[in-house]
Amino acid sequence: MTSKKGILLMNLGSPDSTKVKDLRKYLGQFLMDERVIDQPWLLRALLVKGIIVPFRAPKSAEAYKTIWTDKGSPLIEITRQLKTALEEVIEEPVEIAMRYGSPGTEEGFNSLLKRNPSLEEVVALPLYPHYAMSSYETAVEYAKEIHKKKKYSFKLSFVKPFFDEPDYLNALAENIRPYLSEPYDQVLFSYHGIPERHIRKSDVTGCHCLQVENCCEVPSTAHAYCYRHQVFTTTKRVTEILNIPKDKYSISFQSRLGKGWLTPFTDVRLQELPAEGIKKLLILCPAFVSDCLETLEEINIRGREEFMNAGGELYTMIPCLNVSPLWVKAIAKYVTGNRD
Ligand SMILES: C=CC1=C(C)c2cc3[nH]c(cc4nc(cc5[nH]c(cc1n2)c(C)c5CCC(=O)O)C(CCC(=O)O)=C4C)c(C)c3C=C
Ligand SMILES: [Fe+2]
Ligand SMILES: [Fe+2]
Repeated sequence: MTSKKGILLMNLGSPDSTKVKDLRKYLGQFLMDERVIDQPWLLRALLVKGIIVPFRAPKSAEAYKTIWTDKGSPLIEITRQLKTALEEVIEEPVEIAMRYGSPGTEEGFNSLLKRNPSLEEVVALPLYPHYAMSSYETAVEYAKEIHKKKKYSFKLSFVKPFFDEPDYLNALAENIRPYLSEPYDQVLFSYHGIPERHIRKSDVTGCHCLQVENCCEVPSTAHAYCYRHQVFTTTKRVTEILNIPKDKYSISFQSRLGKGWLTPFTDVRLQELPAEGIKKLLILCPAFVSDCLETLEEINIRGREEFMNAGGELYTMIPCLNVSPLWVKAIAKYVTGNRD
């Protein structure tokens, strides 16, 4: 019997190719999102179309060229592989949708409808472990907007950020474990940065995040939407599972674009660590579940150069979860609601 339910795996998206014109289109769509650059429309348009895109597109095109494969963008190809792996363990049809670029959100819904015109329910999984207005929130709100605009009759629901879910944490821990058997001085958890302003904006109490001392450690309802609290929690839980002592790991934030972003910055820390005696480094990027430009180029190529040029001796990047069997099993639980 055909399932009345469909699963949509949502990810960020990539440019269609490494041509500068495709980078302009992709960056334009991405950065004009009011949840990514949260400035009034006119200022945002001036900034994005007048300054950021013209300068960034050629540089980003060069960066994408270093990671592009014969199947295109690693992020999209890994999301496709995840769909295939998930379909092997669940009965429901699975499709993918990107927030920017293609296949888009509407295309994702239509692909599910094509496979089953009497579809009654779609469960969407934004592939972000942590809540941020520029990642999880924009994916969810945009999908709701399309659902309403197209008057789809199926019910739409979303899997919540899974930063503290045991199956996700366990999959992440097991992905890291083999790397701990070789000598290392420190494990660096490098998370995608966001502006501190976004943390304050997402604070539902209006008076907790980055206002109370040690805000992320002090219990608050704000934590349900606090990216900083959630990345701290993921790190704490995973290091507990793996028995990594406090002096053997640290956190930093990568990929900043502008001023006032979460600190410490990954690129700065990579240049400082060797002088602090950290010469053998393990680095991972748990804000991403699929390897992408920000892991393969920024961390594995540029980050490596920064660390080694500063006197580092060994730099090992731990890949994202990608299609690891424990991760596929965890997703299967989240989208079907079957918990054991
Ligand atoms: C204001 C700018 C940005 C915010 C805020 C931001 C948050 C954010 N992004 C991701 C995940 C990814 N970002 C990726 C690339 C990327 N991110 C930005 C800017 C912001 N991101 C830019 C301009 C780019 C494009 C590349 C570049 O020019 O450097 C990617 C990789 C996409 C790929 O094709 O591989 C991912 C994934 C999260 C999770 C997040 C908030 C937590
Ligand atoms: Fe980003
Ligand atoms: Fe917080």
